[in-house]
Amino acid sequence: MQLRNKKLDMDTFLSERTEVVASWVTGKDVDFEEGVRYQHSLPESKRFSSVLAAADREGRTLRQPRAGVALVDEHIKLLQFLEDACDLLPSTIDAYTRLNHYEKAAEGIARSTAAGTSLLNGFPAVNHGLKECRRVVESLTKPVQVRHGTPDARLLAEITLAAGFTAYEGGGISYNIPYAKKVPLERSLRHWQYCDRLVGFYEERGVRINREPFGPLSGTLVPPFVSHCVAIIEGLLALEQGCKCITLGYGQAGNLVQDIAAIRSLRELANEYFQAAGFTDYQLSTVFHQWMGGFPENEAMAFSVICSGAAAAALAGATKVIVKTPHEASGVPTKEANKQGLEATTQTLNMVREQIFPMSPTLDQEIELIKREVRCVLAKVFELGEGDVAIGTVRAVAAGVLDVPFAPATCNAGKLLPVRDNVGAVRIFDAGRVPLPDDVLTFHRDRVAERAKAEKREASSQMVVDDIYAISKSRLIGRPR
Ligand SMILES: CC[C@H]1O[C@@H](n2cnc3c(N)ncnc32)[C@H](O)[C@@H]1O
Repeated sequence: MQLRNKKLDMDTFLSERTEVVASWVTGKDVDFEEGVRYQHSLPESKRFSSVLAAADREGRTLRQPRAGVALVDEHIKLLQFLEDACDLLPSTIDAYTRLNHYEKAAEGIARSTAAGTSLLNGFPAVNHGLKECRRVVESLTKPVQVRHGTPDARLLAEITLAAGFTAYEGGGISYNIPYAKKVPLERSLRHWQYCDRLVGFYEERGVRINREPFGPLSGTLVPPFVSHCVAIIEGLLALEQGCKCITLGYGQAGNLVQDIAAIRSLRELANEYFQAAGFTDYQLSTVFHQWMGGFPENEAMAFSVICSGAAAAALAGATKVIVKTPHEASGVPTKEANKQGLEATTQTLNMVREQIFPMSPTLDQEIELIKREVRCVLAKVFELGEGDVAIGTVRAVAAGVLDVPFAPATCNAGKLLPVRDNVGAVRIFDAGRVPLPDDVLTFHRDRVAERAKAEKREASSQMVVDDIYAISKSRLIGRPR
């Protein structure tokens, strides 16, 4: 079927659903009507959309960790251990499930059971199936979201939404380009239309499921306009399929003014594009991801990175902050380390929440720059798609118009090269084939030249490499030693 940004009709969806639920043995337990009834039975306190709406009304920044382990009882214990220290809960899905390798996930469950500890890097929800996923939801007092990185997340959605998870992360671009190597973009976009249509069917039955495109993308020096374009496109695609509760995200870059400008411009741009596309009755929120790049091994320094992200999230007015842990440099955190990341974040949020970050010409300039960049790129996306943003996205990625730095996907041009300027803001070192106006490119070039002058070296790819490692080496800007 040719990809188009058009709401899937019932027949198309249902004929595809037969194949989806048959793709693993646990799919047969999913009954949509029963899932709707169960979702309706949940208290508002366990519904992501309600908790997000209240936070936005009150101007609060909610705390959410990532967390997932192989076995259901351990996963429940982990989330119960974390839930008093956060506002929203995850279930981070393991890498095998993300690749639809359910046989390997089954082996991982067996090995974990034998070893008495998790040997998977997340929760294999598809293998555990509806009843066990529901047992997770029943064992908790806070709303639970599925967090993963799955280009084909259809069966995962069927099972977890029927089980009572009330939020679903990802999208056809954001869970392909940064996560997969050879998955055709057209295919993942189409698979995510299915996921969004399923959320739309729940919505039509009065069950509001939150949809959160994966904001940070490669998590490595991604310029705000790049991740904003992807977030807005995935928001538009989700709205088209009937989703109403959208959270758009952005990964901390490190320069405070730029990060605050990023979150504020994201909300304004999303409203601009959603309303221009004719959508008005949606619920929009934002999520700020604490630094997604390399972390210091030193745990005290890791806490500093975590708290810098918490401060930026609160000052930016993000609805939610995704919290890192002091074990980030080593791998899957212990539950204690995960909780410490949350507690450090709480302390910073509590100290910052009553403070207002003042508007300034610099902040205003950053907001306007991001808006101009997003509008230029999205105009090209719509032009390439002859008005269809799904088709336009496929063509724009192929043309290098949409280009995510340091992403593994072979369909991604990878020509855009970012680098920090002399105050640590992420700028463009090489625009590749991204169509930005000359004055914007000059602005970036001048900012990078300021740094080159200060460091008495030419702007180069070495600067980029230095920036990639800088924060893990306890700096923001990768200055020469
Ligand atoms: C998006 C990638 C990030 O998700 C986090 N992550 C992935 N799997 C888990 C996990 N199983 N538990 C806690 N955090 C996790 C980790 O911080 C990683 O950098």
